Amino acid sequence: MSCLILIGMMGAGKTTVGKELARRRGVRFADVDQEIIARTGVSIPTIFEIEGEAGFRKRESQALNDLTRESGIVIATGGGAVLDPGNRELMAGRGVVVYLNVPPQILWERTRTDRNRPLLQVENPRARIEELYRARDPLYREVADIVIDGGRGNPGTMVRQIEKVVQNLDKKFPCEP
Ligand SMILES: Nc1ncnc2c1ncn2[C@@H]1O[C@H](COP(=O)(O)OP(=O)(O)OP(=O)(O)O)[C@@H](O)[C@H]1O
Ligand SMILES: O=C(O)C1=C[C@@H](O)[C@@H](O)[C@H](O)C1
Ligand SMILES: [Mg+2]
Repeated sequence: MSCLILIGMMGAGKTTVGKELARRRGVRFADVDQEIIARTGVSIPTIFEIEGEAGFRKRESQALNDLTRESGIVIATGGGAVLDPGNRELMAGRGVVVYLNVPPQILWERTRTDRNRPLLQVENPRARIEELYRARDPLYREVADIVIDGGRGNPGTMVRQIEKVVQNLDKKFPCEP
């Protein structure tokens, strides 16, 4: 069974949709951000504070590399996982990659009260989201097998949509190195 990898911006719904998708498929769900928190014992803002973004990205690549070895698993990645070309190659080679595409306005509404995303702790987080979206949307598309409109409909609708497309996909990678 191939592994399913969800990608997209902060607030796109990767964790929410991923959990439900795994539950329905009867497989394990893993969240790369949570895996990093479990491994380090500290929060993501704390990792950014101590090791900077570069330190966080190294941990992210390591966790992604480990988790994508597990067959069948559903993985929610962090919003910036696609920035590293090595991560992109790894994801495309090991799983079916689903991009939850959500417009910046909706991302802003979903994330505005959450202080747990260090990259948005700036004077104008809304403009920052626009900027990140513009830079990352092409990278998400480059690596995705499926693009889902994650801005309209509830998570359940998205899960059903993803399941349908995945079933019809010819491309089924074994989730192995
Ligand atoms: N389809 C949806 N419709 C409405 N709200 C949603 C939907 N999907 C997720 N949300 C809400 O948006 C917020 C962000 O969702 P979630 O944490 O799943 O995003 P994420 O992609 O995992 O973000 P991050 O990259 O920061 O971990 C949550 O409050 C969640 O309840
Ligand atoms: O979009 C990003 O670069 C990030 C998203 C979050 O999931 C975390 O991985 C972290 O806050 C960085
Ligand atoms: Mg998440």
